[in-house]
Amino acid sequence: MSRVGVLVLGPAGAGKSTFCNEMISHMQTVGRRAHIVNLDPAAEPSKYEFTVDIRDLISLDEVMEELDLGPNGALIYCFEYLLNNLDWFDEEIGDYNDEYLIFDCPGQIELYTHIPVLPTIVRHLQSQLNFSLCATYLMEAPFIVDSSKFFSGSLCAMSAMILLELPHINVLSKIDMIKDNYSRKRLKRFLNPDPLLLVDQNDKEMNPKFHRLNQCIANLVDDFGMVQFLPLEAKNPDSVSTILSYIDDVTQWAEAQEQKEPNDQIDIEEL
Ligand SMILES: Nc1nc2c(ncn2[C@@H]2O[C@H](COP(=O)(O)OP(=O)(O)OP(=O)(O)O)[C@@H](O)[C@H]2O)c(=O)[nH]1
Ligand SMILES: [Mg+2]
Repeated sequence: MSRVGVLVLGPAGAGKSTFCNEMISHMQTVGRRAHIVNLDPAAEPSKYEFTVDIRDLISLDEVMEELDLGPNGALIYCFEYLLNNLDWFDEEIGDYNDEYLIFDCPGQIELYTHIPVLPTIVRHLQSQLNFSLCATYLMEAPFIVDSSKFFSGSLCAMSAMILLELPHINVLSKIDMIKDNYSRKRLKRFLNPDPLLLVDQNDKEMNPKFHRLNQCIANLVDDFGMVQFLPLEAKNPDSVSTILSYIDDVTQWAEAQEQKEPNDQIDIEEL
């Protein structure tokens, strides 16, 4: 049994749900099967129906109303409820052997940067349900053109990477929003930016008191190799296809398919 799971993470509005839908759309076009697992209890209706939906277990609105909680507190309550009902989760996912599951996560990044909710789900998927997982972390392109936002976004991405301990792919979403304003050469510089150069730009805009702190953060981001981004333009199937090929690579999807290839026997006999 080989199951591949892709966690789609990133701040609110980064384009996660759109990316999940475009992945399904692209995979259907090339004859592959995939499903969306919605882990966002506040999700809006999406283009493709959710195969597994946390809202079937618990509703954010009801939690807010009944427990008199705000949206963030209610979200954490929903995830704690999910953790206490993992048998429900296993049953829902259990039917999807040998399939590609795309986990659409909420935009409240404290779920994967501060508290161990998603890490617990990740360990469960790996150890109990035999998933090969990877994380895609989406950051909006207009973010990266502002160096201070680039650093804060990179630190959040790094925090998710450290907490989840998964193969991690950084994605620069909504690239179409900046591509008309920058030459191809300049765009490439954003996709593979040099944090040590960016810190100079930061220094010009910030109080000099922060110079050493900026320098240390730039070194950290540089050392972690966190500075590569794959471009995503949701409506461009080529960009979705390229990201998918990276996901296939880190989750070893193709190898898993070869292992269960039904025609292996025939090939051997033909030799
Ligand atoms: N221009 C542009 N807009 C995009 C792209 N991807 C998503 N959007 C828009 O960005 C907005 C947010 O997209 P979502 O996919 O809902 O973002 P999300 O990360 O799932 O948001 P939350 O679940 O609320 O955290 C929507 O209006 C999308 O249409 C893109 O590649 N280009
Ligand atoms: Mg969403």
